[in-house]
Amino acid sequence: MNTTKMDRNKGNEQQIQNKISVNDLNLFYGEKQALFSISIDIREKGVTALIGPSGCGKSTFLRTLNRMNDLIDGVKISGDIVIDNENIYRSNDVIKLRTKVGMVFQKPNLFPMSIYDNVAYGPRMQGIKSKKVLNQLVEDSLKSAAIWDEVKDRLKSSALGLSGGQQQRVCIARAIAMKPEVILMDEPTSALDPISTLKVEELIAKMKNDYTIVIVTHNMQQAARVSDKTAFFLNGEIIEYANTETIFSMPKDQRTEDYVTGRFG
Ligand SMILES: Nc1ncnc2c1ncn2[C@@H]1O[C@H](COP(=O)(O)OP(=O)(O)OP(=O)(O)O)[C@@H](O)[C@H]1O
Repeated sequence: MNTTKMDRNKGNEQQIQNKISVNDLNLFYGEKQALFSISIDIREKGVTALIGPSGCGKSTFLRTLNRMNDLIDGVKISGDIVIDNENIYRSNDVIKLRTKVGMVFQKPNLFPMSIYDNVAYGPRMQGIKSKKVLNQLVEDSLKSAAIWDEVKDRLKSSALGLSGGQQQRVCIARAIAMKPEVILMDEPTSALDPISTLKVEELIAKMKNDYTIVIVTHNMQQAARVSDKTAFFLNGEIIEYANTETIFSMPKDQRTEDYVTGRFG
């Protein structure tokens, strides 16, 4: 079949669509403003890294994307966050949002139950009862999280008996089992040893073909290794947002350069 240059360009544009569009987002914890007029488009499928010194608002911003800040008293938010054409702060269906936008935290936070029950927990809460369906979902999710081979013979054992790195991959499997489209990761490897970190990074590289991933990391090498785009935060603002390669090799703003070269933070 003949494809014209225009068709191909159109195809390319369609391949890198935006999944999330944030406009003029401000967030206050009581009187204290933590995010200042954040505007950013996050691409569909691929990895976007959020970097910046401690306290600059990375986690706060990440949590706005599935309305986790709603759980904190005194938080006020203005501005728009649109995911797939839906303004998430104008819809009341937070459960649907958190199904679509899953989250993996800094420390593995598995429940004190078996590996199987941890992964099946969310789907069961959604009403899935069939053992056959659950078995398949648990297996598929653990395979997608690159942990199946290590746990397939001990699915009924306590998840808390796994190593930290294994637990974090089960947390990722638990998120995947909900069939999310976006996965937020808040420093997912900061509590892990270097080998487990590498495994999780390899997993992120594999997952980015299927999911829109937004990751907060303090580790510059990790941001450079795993992400396609990087946003540099400072004092609650985005100072620079570009292709990761550009941020690390030719940043436009002096403050970005100072940060990525380790001169501050
Ligand atoms: N629940 C809260 N109540 C009040 N202030 C908060 C709360 N959570 C965060 N903050 C403040 O908001 C600002 C941004 O914090 P946030 O945790 O988003 O930064 P961060 O860049 O993720 O930091 P770190 O890299 O250390 O995790 C900080 O000044 C912090 O003290």
